[in-house]
Amino acid sequence: MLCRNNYHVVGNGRIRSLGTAAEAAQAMADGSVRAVVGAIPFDVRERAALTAPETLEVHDGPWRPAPVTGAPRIRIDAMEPSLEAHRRRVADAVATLAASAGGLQKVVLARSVLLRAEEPLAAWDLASALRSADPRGSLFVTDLSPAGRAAALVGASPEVLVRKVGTRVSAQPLAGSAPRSTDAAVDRARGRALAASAKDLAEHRYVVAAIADALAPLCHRLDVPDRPELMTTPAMWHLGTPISGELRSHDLSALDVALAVHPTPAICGTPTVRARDHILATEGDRGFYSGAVGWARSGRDGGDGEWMVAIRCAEVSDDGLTARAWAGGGIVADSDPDAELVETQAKLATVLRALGVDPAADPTTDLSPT
Ligand SMILES: C=C(O[C@H]1C=CC=C(C(=O)O)[C@@H]1O)C(=O)O
Repeated sequence: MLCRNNYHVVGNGRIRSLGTAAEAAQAMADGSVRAVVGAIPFDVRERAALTAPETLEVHDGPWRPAPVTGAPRIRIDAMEPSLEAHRRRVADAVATLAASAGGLQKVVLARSVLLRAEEPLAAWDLASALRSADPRGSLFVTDLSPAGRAAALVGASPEVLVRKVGTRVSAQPLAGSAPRSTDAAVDRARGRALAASAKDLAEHRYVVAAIADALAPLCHRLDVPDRPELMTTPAMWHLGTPISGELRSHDLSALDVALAVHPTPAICGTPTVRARDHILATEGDRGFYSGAVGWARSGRDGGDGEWMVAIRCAEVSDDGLTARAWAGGGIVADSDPDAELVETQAKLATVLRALGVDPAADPTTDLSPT
């Protein structure tokens, strides 16, 4: 299920699973499947959790679940890596970037928290809690069993990787962040500081440039504003740039376009392959965090669809007893490792608060922004 503030899409049943994102795109191009739903991993060479659904229902308006009652008690079991290890990884990346060694200009490093529930947590209940926390936000819930994982991915991502309606394509890349504050004056000041931050504007430009470069050959018109807008979620301020264009071809699906831009420097880095290799060497396999979740019809059926970047999300095990949530941040040569830790803590709050976990109830230290 993918829910935006004006519509939601539900894929039901499974005609077949598609092994990788490339196989899914090929199956739609050759007409053997008419639509796909599910998740693309961060590393597209890995198994995807994509299926050809029996039915694809597109509903007007957002998903409106019944409020959850009796949510299980959940606690943070482990941080992977530890806060100190993440800080070291960021500091090492800053040193590499500052020396321009290997040509790396930006890399997005992430950490995760392992959560344990006293009673089983239902993935759909987490989605419902995320909905209550931010009734206008986007949401996704997707089964990861097609990739061999006994789990579902649930998230409230604010970032649109690509949306395609007819030949019109759009994206809303985000990069550059500041935690929200409960104090209105402090909150506004943080937004203003973010909009003026040379470091965050530079971090953002890498993403916009990469998406514009990937979309330009596919489009006969592409509008790329030359400065980002400020946008908010309940937990974060972000810099975002609304990009839109008109595709040359009628045959592309939203999955083709998603694969042309993924992984963007919002979740990987610049240049892409060097940043991806740095992430894999530092963090190991990220699975579906920082992949994409969405749906697409085949080009023959118009190719419409939409893919959200899989951030602000958690993988909930099928037994409901464990979940893993992630948060990352873009690192450039003048990033501050302490500020990066605070940023990941603030990003994790989206999922942790929905689960009733106090993000400040961190077993090692209190990084909570005020
Ligand atoms: C990688 C994440 O956020 C991305 C989206 C918005 C802002 C970001 C940043 O400022 O680094 C990241 O690019 C995450 O939430 O895990």
